[in-house]
Amino acid sequence: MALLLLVNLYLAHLVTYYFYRLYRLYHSARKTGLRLIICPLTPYTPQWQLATTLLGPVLRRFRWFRAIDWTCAWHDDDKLHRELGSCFIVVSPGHNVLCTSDPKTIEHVLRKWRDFVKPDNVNEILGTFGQNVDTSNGDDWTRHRKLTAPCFSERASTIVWGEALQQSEVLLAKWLSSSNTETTSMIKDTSTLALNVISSVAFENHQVNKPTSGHALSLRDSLVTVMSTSISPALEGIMPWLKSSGLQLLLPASVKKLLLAMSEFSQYMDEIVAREREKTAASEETRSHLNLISTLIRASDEAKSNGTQTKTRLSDIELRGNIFIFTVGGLESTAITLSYALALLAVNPEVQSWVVEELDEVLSNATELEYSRVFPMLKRVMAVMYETLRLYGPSPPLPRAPATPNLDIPISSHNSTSSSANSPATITLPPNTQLMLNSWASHTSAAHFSNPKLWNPKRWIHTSPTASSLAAEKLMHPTSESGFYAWGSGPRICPGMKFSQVEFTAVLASVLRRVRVETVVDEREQEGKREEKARQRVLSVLRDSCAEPLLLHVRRPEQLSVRIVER
Ligand code: HEM
Repeated sequence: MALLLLVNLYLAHLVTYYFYRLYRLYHSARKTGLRLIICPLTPYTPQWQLATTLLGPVLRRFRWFRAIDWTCAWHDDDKLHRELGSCFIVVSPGHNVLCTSDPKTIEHVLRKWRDFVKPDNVNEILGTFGQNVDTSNGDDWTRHRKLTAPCFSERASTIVWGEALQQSEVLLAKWLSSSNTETTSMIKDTSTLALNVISSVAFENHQVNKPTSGHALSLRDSLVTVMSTSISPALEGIMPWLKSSGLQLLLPASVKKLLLAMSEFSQYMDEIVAREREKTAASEETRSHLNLISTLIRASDEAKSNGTQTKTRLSDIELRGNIFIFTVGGLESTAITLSYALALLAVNPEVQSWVVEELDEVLSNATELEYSRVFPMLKRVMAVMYETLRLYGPSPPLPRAPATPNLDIPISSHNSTSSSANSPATITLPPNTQLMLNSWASHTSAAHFSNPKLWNPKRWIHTSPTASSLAAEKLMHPTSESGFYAWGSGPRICPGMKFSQVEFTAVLASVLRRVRVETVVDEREQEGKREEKARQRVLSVLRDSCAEPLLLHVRRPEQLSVRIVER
C-alpha cells in the first residue's frame, strides 16, 4: 500500500514538474510576441528520436511535429511560416525552439558565431569519430578552421576539377557501354563518382569500392553504413564496452553490421593518418603534391613542431574527426546535388538544351578542359547548381543555441502578434531557447524568390537586352541577404563550397557534352499524355525525399528511372 502511494506520488510529481516546465517556457516565450506552438515532446532528445521511429506516420499529422521534423520541414516548404510568421516558437517541456526563415534573423545568428553556437544535441552523428571543424565551437572552432583552411585552396580546386573530369569519363564509359539506355542506378553512380573524387583528392585511395588488405568492408560500404543511421554516435561511446563484454553476440545483425562498419572506418582513417605521416617523414611529397589529408596533417604537425602549445594543433582523434567530416561533406552533399540536378534536367528538356547550348559554345574547340579557363565560363551550369540547391539543398535547417542568456535577435516586424506599427525590430531570446534556421522555408518564400516553387535555373542568369552573345550573360550569385543559405553564411560558411561547385560543374559539363538525360516514356500509355506521365514519375520519386538521419535525399533511389542517350 505504502509502495503504491509512493509510486503515485512520484508519478504526480513527474506530471506536475512536466506541466510546470512547460508553463514556465510558454510564459517566457509569450513575452516575445511571436506566435507559439505547444509541443508535448522535447525535440532532438532520445525520446523524440524513439517516438519518431515508432510513431512517425501518426506524429506527422501534428503541426508541432511538422515544425521540427526535418523531413516534414522540407515537404512543407514555407507553409508554416506563411501561417505563423517568418519567426515562431515551438514550446516544449525541455526547451523551446525558435524556428525562423527570416534572412534578417538568420544572417545575424550566423554572423555572431561566438554568441550562437552549434548545440550538442543535434547532428551528433557528425562527431561520431571525433571533434571536428563542424562540431566544435568557440576557440576550438577557430583552431580547427585555421588548420583545415589550407585544404580548400585554389590548388585543391584544380585537383578536384581534374579528378572530377576523369571520374566522369569512367561514369560515361559505364553508361554508354550498357546495351540498355534505361538506368535505375543514376543515384548510386553519382555517389560512386563523388566518393572516387573525394577519395582520390583526400587520400589517394582509388580502391574505395573494394576492401583493402586487412579489411572486411570497403571504405565506401563502411562510410555509407555509418551515415545511414543516427545511432552511430551513441554506439561509438559504448563500443569498447560492447566489445569487451561479449554482448555483441546478442545484438541484432543490423547493429553488428553497424559496429563493424564503424570499426572499419576508424581503422581506415588511422591507416591514412599513419601513411601520410610516413610519407611526410620520408619527404616523399613536396608541398605542391600534398593531398587534402596530408595538407591537414602537415598543417597540424607544423603547429606542434613550431613549439606551440598542443591546443593550437589537432589531436589524432580530431584529425580522424575532420577526415570523416570532409568525406561526408565531399561525398554526400555533392553527390546528392548532382543526382537531383540530372533528374531535374531530364524532366526539363528545354533547360537541358539551354545548358548544352552554353557547353557547345564554351567547349567546342577545347581539347583540354582547363580549370582556370573553363570553370568561370560555365555560368548556366552553375545556375543549375544554385537552383537545385534552392529547392533540393541537402543541408537540413541549421541548428544554433545561445552561448549566453538574454541575447537580442533582430526580426522582421510582421512577426509580432502585437500591432505591426509598434512591433519591435528585435526580441530578447527567452531562456532555454534553441534556434532552427530553416533555409528550405527561406528558399521557397515568395518574399525572396519570384514563383518560388518553380525549378528555373534561368532566374540566376542576367541577360542584357542589348548584348546577344552568351559571353555577355551574367551569373547572379546567390546572397544570404536575399534568403539563400544552401552553404550557410558568415564565418562558418561551408569551406567546401568551391570544392562542390568545381566538382558539380566538371561532372555536369562532361556528362551533358556527351549524352542527353531523358525521362522514360511508356509506349503503352495514351499518346499525347505519355511525356507528361514520364515527367510526373520522376518528379514523384524526387518529391518522396527524406532528411533522415541527416541530409535530404531520395527515399527510393532504385525507382528513379532515366534514359541516357548518346548525343
Ligand atoms: C553541395 C555541396 C555542399 C553543401 C550544400 C554544403 C552545405 C553546408 C552547410 C549549409 C554548412 C553550414 C553548416 C552550419 O553552419 O551549421 C556546411 C559546413 C561545412 N561543410 Fe559543407 N556543403 C557542401 C559540400 C562540402 C564539401 C565538398 C566539403 C568538404 C570536402 C564540406 C565540408 C564542410 C565542413 C567541414 C563544414 C563545417 C564548417 C564549419 O563549421 O566551420 N562541405 N556545409
